[in-house]
Amino acid sequence: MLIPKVKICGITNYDDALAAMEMGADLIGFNFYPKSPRYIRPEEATRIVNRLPAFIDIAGVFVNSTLDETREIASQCQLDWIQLHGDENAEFCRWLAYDSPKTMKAIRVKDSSDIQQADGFFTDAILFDAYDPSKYGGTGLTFNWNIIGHVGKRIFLAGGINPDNAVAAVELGVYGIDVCSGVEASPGKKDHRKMQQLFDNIRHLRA
Ligand SMILES: O=C(O)c1ccccc1NCC(=O)[C@H](O)[C@H](O)COP(=O)(O)O
Repeated sequence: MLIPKVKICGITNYDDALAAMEMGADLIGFNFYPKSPRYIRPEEATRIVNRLPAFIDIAGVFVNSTLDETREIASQCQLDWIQLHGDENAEFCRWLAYDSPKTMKAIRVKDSSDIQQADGFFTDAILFDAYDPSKYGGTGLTFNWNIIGHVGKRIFLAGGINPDNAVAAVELGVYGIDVCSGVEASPGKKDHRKMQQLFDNIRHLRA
């Protein structure tokens, strides 16, 4: 089994970023969607990135931003990954993939027909998240992971992953897991004990 990557999303401050990295995160995510309770200004994200050792990938979460805005923030914040978490279509993703860092398209899953959508996106990875009619992400909701089946792409699994269900998530054999509210004290502030617990619980599967 491939060693699964762990992405800790919704980082808003340096302490949480450093803790996530030291505990074993492969990626941290900054949220550039202004309506998110985890929104961070690009200038602040840049300050955090510049203080971090360069051993971690940085992802930026975008919801229906323009191409220009997405590219500008990606460059300013030295993003390794652009995570498109809104209603971006395949063409938009292709334009970005052409001259940008790695791209990841989020698909919010209601049923197995949503899983099949993954084929239509030419991105470096697909992120499957839970569907909520009123929110784009960070909901803490899970979906039925059994419907994922085989997808011939790198898959990040997201949606309600926490220290208790992280082992089951990793055992699905996905490329990575993406965790946000399940390791928070409050929106935008990580609970370091929960985060450590999550990494401890899956350590044997990443050795
Ligand atoms: O976290 C948010 O507030 C958010 C808002 C709008 C779009 C995306 C958002 N988060 C993106 C993520 O990558 C989250 O990690 C993912 O949705 C899983 O969240 P959770 O269920 O809380 O673990």
